[in-house]
Amino acid sequence: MQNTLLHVSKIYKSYNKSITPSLDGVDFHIDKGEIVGIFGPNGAGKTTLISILCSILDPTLGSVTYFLDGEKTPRQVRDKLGFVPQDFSFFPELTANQNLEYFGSLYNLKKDELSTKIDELLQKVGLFHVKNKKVSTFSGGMKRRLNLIISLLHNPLILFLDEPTVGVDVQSKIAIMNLLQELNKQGTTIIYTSHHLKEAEEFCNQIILIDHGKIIACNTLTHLLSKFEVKNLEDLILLLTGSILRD
Ligand SMILES: Nc1ncnc2c1ncn2[C@@H]1O[C@H](COP(=O)(O)OP(=O)(O)OP(=O)(O)O)[C@@H](O)[C@H]1O
Repeated sequence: MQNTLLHVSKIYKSYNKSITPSLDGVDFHIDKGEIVGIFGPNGAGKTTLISILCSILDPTLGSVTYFLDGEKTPRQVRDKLGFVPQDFSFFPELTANQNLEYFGSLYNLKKDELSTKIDELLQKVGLFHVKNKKVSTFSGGMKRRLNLIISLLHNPLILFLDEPTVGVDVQSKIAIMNLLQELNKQGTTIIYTSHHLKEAEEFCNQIILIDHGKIIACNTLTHLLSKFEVKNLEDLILLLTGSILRD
């Protein structure tokens, strides 16, 4: 329990009084410092789960408890959480620097401190030379990298990412994954979703597999591959969720 970061207890979530719940009795815990991958077919409930963990949504039933200076709700630890959404969350008509200054101001960071942090993050993801360009002129990979660093301005202890490398070239992907590895080495717990299973195999310590709103596997990849006698994450997901399309 000492190393437990968060505990999820019997979470149910229904949107708009829908009869079929999007999350259906989800239970698990995450330890501090882990890199956790949440996987499953389209519509399985990954985004809904992440949104509840970082207090964007409330569950219909059940609870999430963070063990950070006592037992806390997601809302109480909000300033320690970072969320990188799947959809871009910046203003395209502003420059990268203006976007970062705006989002940084929401965290009440001091002006000097914020300006240093902005430059440091822009350097890390190779965007410093375009900091004064409008984001609408950026390539898809540049937009993804900006989308990521917007969530890092307040040095979150726990970082949630919803498909952080979707639609980017290999260069941007490497830049993003290297930064995430560096943050994890410095102690940031990372919880992410991705459909890039090769990338995830190398990146994650823990796997949570979800389908129809239920957890169907939760352990290390090594343990799950051995238990289900499959050779990789893709085969594991196919074995446990089947090959029927989810449209
Ligand atoms: N705002 C919403 N209103 C109503 N239903 C929703 C809403 N958001 C999600 N759902 C439904 O909840 C279920 C889970 O959706 P969710 O987006 O969490 O899945 P996901 O695993 O993240 O899917 P994907 O891989 O396509 O991003 C789906 O049936 C979806 O249609």
